[in-house]
Amino acid sequence: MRAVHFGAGNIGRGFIGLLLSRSGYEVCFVDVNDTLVSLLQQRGEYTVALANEAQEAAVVRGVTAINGKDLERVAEAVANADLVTTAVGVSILKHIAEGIAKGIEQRLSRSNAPLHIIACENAIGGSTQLKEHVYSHLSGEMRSKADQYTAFPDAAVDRIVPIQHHEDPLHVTVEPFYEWVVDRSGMIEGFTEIQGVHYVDELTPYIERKLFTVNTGHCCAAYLGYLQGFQTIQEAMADQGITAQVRQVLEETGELLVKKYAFDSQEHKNYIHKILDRFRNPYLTDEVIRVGRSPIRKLSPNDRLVRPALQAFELGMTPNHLARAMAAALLFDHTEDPEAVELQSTIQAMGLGRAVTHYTGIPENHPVHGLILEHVHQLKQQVHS
Ligand SMILES: NC(=O)C1=CN([C@@H]2O[C@H](COP(=O)(O)OP(=O)(O)OC[C@H]3O[C@@H](n4cnc5c(N)ncnc54)[C@H](O)[C@@H]3O)[C@@H](O)[C@H]2O)C=CC1
Ligand SMILES: O=P(O)(O)OC[C@H]1O[C@](O)(CO)[C@@H](O)[C@@H]1O
Repeated sequence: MRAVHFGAGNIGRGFIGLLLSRSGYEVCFVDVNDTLVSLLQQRGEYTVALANEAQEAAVVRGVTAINGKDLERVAEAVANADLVTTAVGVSILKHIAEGIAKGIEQRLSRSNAPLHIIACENAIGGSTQLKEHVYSHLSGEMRSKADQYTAFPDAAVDRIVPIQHHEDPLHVTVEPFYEWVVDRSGMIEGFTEIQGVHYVDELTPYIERKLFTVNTGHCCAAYLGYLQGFQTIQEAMADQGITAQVRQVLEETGELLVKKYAFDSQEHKNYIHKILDRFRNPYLTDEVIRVGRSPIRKLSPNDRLVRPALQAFELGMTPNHLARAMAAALLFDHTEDPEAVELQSTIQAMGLGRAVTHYTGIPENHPVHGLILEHVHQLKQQVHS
């Protein structure tokens, strides 16, 4: 079986490529990083180590790579694949769409074999978003045919893989835990299941539980940690004040999730507990600037902060701790993060209130908007005191 995976980065090599290879796929990575591409081509394998006491390592064999700029080769690989996956970042999906569309055209001109395309990004409806980008490159006739023979099931992926600092650029250290959930209802019959993937009929509870817990809690630790001058999540989580605030934000999203999905409250508490332990994993060094990266995306209406805050508000709750986390995100001014730079210059140009509405979609007269502003002022005072 052949899989084409877009993005040979941390999640691509350390999670998706590893699981696909274990399931018997020959994995062809597509990336625009020349070093990664040529090393994968030369060696045909790489190593993955687990961040635990034993540091167990696995060799992922039978892999190759294509440069993403070579559209013809990308299209050919997609045309001959049994599965396409991505882990490039949700904002990059539009850039890989043309190669996938060309591959679908080639494939459909000679075969009706089904193709599943799964975006493994931190986003709600990642594969659905990719489908829209891909379809924008297809004719009406091709779209109808693609509707029959290609599927874009949405997915939720969870495994913490920090930025890597090894002598070998292909080696990757990952946390032992992983969860990959795929929406079975969006799939075509006859698909060979990937080992280690959990297939579900209704993805929304899984993706919201993961996004509103792992990702909300993690970015809260990152933004508060950044404000207090910590370099890593591990340092931030050693601070009792920050851990308490991360726990409070997760109690808030937990109350929402338990209400919305009737989750068992004790089970959800255990889930939160486990996630706080994962953040503290002493065998990982995860930088606050990675976990806080792209604050505009993280402050957008459908992401890990605004979406749970507005849903909680609709259910009669006051999302005070989520508002504080958003305030901390608004103060993330890391100069090497292009979105942080844009965010800060927009706040300067528009003023804080209008910038909050601009990025979060929360109107100025909404009570949550007022809460965010209050927390920005409080956090600024704390930082300067
Ligand atoms: N690192 C983590 O712990 C987790 C990350 N994710 C998600 O996985 C996705 C990837 O994240 P990471 O692996 O951390 O990022 P990364 O930066 O390590 O990997 C992204 C890769 O995509 C490549 N890329 C960029 N533009 C491309 C293009 N046009 N064509 C082909 N490849 C391209 C980059 O060169 C890079 O190798 C993101 O959506 C992230 O939110 C999800 C769960 C965990
Ligand atoms: O990859 P993003 O969306 O920028 O956010 C980083 C998040 O992704 C993860 O890497 C994995 O879910 C978390 O560590 C973190 O919450």
